[in-house]
Amino acid sequence: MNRYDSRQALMTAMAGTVAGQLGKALDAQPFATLAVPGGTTPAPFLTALSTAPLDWSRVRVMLTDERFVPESSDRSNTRLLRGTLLQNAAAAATMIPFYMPGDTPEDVLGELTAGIALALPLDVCVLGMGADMHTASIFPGADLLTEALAVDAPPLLPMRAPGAPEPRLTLTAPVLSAARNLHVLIQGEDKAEALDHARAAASTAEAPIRIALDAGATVHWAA
Ligand SMILES: O=C1O[C@H](COP(=O)(O)O)[C@@H](O)[C@H](O)[C@H]1O
Repeated sequence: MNRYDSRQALMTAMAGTVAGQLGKALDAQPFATLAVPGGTTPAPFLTALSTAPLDWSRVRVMLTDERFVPESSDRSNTRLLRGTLLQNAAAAATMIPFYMPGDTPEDVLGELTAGIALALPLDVCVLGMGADMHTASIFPGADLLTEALAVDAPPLLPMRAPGAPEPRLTLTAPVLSAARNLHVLIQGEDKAEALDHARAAASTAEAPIRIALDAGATVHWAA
């Protein structure tokens, strides 16, 4: 685990690491795809990354997961992304939609999946983790947990879980594991403890963050 002296140092270093990996991808190929988490942790990292001197017009940005709420909701990860990463130099990036209006996630699953599938594989993926060891929106006890962990899972699945107040849409294990550069961005003692629990967990179903750990992700943490 990479430990940083402060949360600010963590966020600044993460932005530099991700920008460097995107730059390398852009040197080798016409487009690069970045996936980033939502939630309460990544805003300073995303804001710092927005000023990186990259050819952002060749970068596709998507979320790792989204709550099924409109962008007007302060629980919208899409809203977070627009207010942090998709400004400054990074305003030129292409955002791959993770939300469309509908009565249920199933109503828009096909259309969203088509857009996401075109942008895969992920060149750089940054994951968050909840204190319950969920990552993206793959929660312990979720209704489609087994399906999301399957090696032949579709790229995107709807997800409902006891710990999640609204339905979700999430990238699945095979997409996350196949990322060319995979990171976990966490802060706080509770997350360090959760990570220790995950490492000792009997199964990925019990601790979905094991998707990333077992795929060799680099964990970045500050107290
Ligand atoms: O609900 C979510 O939770 C996780 C962790 O979020 P945090 O607030 O504890 O940082 C996040 O990675 C995920 O993208 C988000 O939808």
